[in-house]
Amino acid sequence: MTAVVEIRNLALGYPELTLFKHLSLDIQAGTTLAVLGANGSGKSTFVKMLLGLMDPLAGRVTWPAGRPQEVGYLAQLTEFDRRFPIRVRDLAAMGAWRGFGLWSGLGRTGRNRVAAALEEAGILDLADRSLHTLSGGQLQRALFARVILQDAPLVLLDEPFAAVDQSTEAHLLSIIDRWRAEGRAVVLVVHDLSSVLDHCSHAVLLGGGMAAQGTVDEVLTPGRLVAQGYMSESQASWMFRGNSQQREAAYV
Ligand SMILES: Nc1ncnc2c1ncn2[C@@H]1O[C@H](COP(=O)(O)OP(=O)(O)OP(=O)(O)O)[C@@H](O)[C@H]1O
Repeated sequence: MTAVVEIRNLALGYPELTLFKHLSLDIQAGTTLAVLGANGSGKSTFVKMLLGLMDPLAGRVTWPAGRPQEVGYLAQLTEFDRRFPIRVRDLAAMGAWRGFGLWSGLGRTGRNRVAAALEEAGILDLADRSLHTLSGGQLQRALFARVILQDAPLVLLDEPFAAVDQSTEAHLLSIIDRWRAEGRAVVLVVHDLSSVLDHCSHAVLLGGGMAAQGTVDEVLTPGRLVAQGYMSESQASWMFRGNSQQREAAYV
């Protein structure tokens, strides 16, 4: 497998606050990495570091094939100002500006690509609606269409399912599965374990000053989830009751 990003002995945090130390990890093409942890454990900070918006406190982050021109990024919905006066199709098209130029207009090919992305996201019928008229789930689909058009080798999604219902989540997960199948690396900040187990191959668990990483089965064990403050012992024993296989726990 090809590493898109190599992380070695990473420490991350702020001048007064070290969130975790000693994280070494390859983010591989064709994998989906779940980033989990309690509130405030550093998940968004980790994503911001990958976006190049902040430097590590220590350690090394390298891009073996060079830093891509475009990194796909979906911010937390709470960070998005939907009063921005723009239509759904224009928001999506912003994902493709590198391919078409900022001021040159999309042309027929570009318009077709935008329509295809909106269709894949299930909101082609909303293309001419203003953002402020959308529901939370519809807005998230529009933001996914923008990421589809970014066509990037690395896609970072910060809590994409926070405000969406089950059927929208399933739809968005099918897009994530396609990205992985196409050989992109997907980093997915999530809170809900059940969305992780069937769709992510690897995980990073942040919390307690630590960052555990490995395959989903290696990382998401009851012992680790409790030790790193993700859940209490009673929650873990309820969730993992009757077996030690976290895969079964996903369906509890
Ligand atoms: N610019 C900043 N300066 C100082 N501390 C910060 C800054 N940004 C975030 N923090 C702190 O760093 C910690 C990690 O924040 P971060 O947003 O990465 O957590 P998170 O795991 O994404 O949390 P949540 O699940 O609540 O979204 C928090 O304690 C937060 O208050």
